[in-house]
Amino acid sequence: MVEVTLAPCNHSLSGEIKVPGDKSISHRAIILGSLANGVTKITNFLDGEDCLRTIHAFQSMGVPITQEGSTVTIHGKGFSALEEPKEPLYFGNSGTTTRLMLGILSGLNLFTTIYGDESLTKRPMDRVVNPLREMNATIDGRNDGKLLPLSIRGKKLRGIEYTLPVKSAQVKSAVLLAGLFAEGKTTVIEKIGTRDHTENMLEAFGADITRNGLSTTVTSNNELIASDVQVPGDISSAAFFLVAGAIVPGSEITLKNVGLNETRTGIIDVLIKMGADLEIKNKRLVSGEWIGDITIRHSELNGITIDGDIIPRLIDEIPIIALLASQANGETVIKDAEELRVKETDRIAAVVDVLSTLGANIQGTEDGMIIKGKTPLKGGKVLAYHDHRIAMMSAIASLVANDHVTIDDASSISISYPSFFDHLNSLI
Ligand SMILES: O=C(O)C1=C[C@@H](OP(=O)(O)O)[C@@H](O)[C@H](O)C1
Ligand SMILES: C=C(OP(=O)(O)O)C(=O)O
Repeated sequence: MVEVTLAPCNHSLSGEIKVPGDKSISHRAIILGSLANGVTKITNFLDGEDCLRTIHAFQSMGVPITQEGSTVTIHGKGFSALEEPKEPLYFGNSGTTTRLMLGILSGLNLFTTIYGDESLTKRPMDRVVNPLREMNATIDGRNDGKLLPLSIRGKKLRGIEYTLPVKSAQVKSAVLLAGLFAEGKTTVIEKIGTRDHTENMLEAFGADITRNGLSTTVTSNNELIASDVQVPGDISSAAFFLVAGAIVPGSEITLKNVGLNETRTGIIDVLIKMGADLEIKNKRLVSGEWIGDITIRHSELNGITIDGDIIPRLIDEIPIIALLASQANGETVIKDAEELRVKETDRIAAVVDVLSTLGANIQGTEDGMIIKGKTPLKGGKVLAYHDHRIAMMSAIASLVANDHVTIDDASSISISYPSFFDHLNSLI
């Protein structure tokens, strides 16, 4: 437990920040680099706890992976060289590691057991286990495989056509990755587009993949070819400082090299629609992903409705968007975000708890929340529910509170943004 107390900030924020590497892309670079033949060098890798779980999983299967700061080198020998891990694999707090690894472990000729921390142990795994079983996977576990711990006896899979019943890039990715080891074609059809980093990276590593709108097909091939990956800055991390810049009077903040993949930029669309003063410069394509520099300045903001297709494009940013909405004039309604109930914690309940403790006018609904602004925030002690995004949202809220904000435990921040407080202090 690391209790943190933040004093009110009575002045503007200014400066430039290079946010750490994207969590989703860092996981996928380790996964594909470990399955590929040859040397993969990953730069700007996110040195956060979740991504280290993915590294450890492949090291336990005999893949030589070395890390020097944010540079990771993988000496891949192809997936047939992966060894059976001697011990159960621990995935900590990481839903992405768990679900993507389930897809891979199902198709390899290995026996594995996987488990996680208290939060991960409550999160639904049947959303991945069900389609993998349709592909012939042998997975067993608590509650008939709905919950961790799970055991997987990998074997030859068969391709399926699967329409995603949930808006989840993790489920899509698990099925596509399993498709690398399946006979025939594996097709995933989405009703609403979710982040497509797996698809982009499979293309870069030479997989046999075709995309047609919301339908993606993978055909098994025997070899992925190592490919260097330069990881963009994480827009989900940048979001905390984009909101800080938008709500703290007089501020101007520039975030450098931020990932701008369209499946992730819902936060930018929301900021612009609410009236934020935001500028994107130097937009360029790096390792198959768009990146650029974003400058945000404080401005008057207005409430909006956020629902439908945009939700997967900003799903992890909803806690910080709720804070943003509390500082906007009028009503903001967030709908269709029921997925928040099954993240690291129930993020609808957690956001409502933290922001109402600090004096915001916020009400939870089954699939979202309604926030009425603009409300001056007060100090207080908040619970971060061991959830990194709730802890960082609480810290940013302290910037517009009129008294000290104490966060019961901020240790979870190292899951996705270990340098968060250094970056925050550099702007004050
Ligand atoms: O694929 C990924 O890397 C992720 C997908 C999202 O989860 P879901 O697929 O469960 O929506 C997101 O919330 C998570 O932080 C990372
Ligand atoms: C939901 C998240 O991650 P994961 O599902 O990988 O635990 C997140 O980072 O907000």
